[in-house]
Amino acid sequence: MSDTRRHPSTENREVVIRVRGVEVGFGERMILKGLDLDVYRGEILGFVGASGQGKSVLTRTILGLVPKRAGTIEVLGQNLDELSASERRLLERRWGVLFQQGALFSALTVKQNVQVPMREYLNLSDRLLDELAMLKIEMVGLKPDAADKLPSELSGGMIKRAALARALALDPDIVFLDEPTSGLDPIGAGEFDELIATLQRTLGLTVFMVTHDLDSLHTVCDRIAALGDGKILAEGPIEAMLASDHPWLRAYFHGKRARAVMAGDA
Ligand SMILES: Nc1ncnc2c1ncn2[C@@H]1O[C@H](COP(=O)(O)OP(=O)(O)OP(=O)(O)O)[C@@H](O)[C@H]1O
Repeated sequence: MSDTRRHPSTENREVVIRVRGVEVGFGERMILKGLDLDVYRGEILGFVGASGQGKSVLTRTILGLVPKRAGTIEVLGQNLDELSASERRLLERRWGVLFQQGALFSALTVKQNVQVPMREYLNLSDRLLDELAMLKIEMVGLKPDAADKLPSELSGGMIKRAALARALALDPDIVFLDEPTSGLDPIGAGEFDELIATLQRTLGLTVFMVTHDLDSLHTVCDRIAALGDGKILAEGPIEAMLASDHPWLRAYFHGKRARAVMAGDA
């Protein structure tokens, strides 16, 4: 298992996502209870937590898809509550999202899927749109002939790559990945992790990645934040997670599956 992590100090680094005191609930049930989190420019942050704790809810709240009851969220220095509709649109161009199931449009080819955000936000000729889409398709390691295929003709790994190409369509500063390796076999998941690490390095992306994949946490994440009881239980590099004596973190990072990953035979 190759290790692509670096552990740059977070001191003096630009915070690109700043979450403060965020509360989100549905009816009587509070999911996020005053959550604080910083994501630094150029890092791959792995966001973990038991199922149902609210990882997707936080991601969707940052993206403005779920309303919050309290708190502030700043992305690239802009408070999301203070943006006009046009400022908001400009900001949305600077992030890309890969939702859990890939979420490609089933009636569109890979190339057309990649062009959806381009058509929404850019005013370019069809020829340029084709060139740009082919570039993104190549960037994620798909062969050119994948461009004219429908999602139903692709393997799970290819769908993830196509969805990643679409997330990269507008050359974003930040990419949000919701469980990008779920459903992939370990080799496919490892290759996808390598791809994310390579793209992060070459494009200087900031990556916010919700994941249950211990391999990803060990190999590509610079820092990890763990969610529990509506707040961040702990954050730091994998070493800090391994050293934590919080019961959930111990069970997660030192359980049977975790030991198999550390032994390299998972
Ligand atoms: N729109 C909604 N209305 C009501 N409840 C919701 C809504 N969205 C999420 N929830 C609830 O919020 C809780 C957190 O959900 P979320 O999907 O964020 O968990 P998660 O940590 O991402 O879990 P998993 O790891 O299983 O994907 C769940 O109990 C879910 O049922």
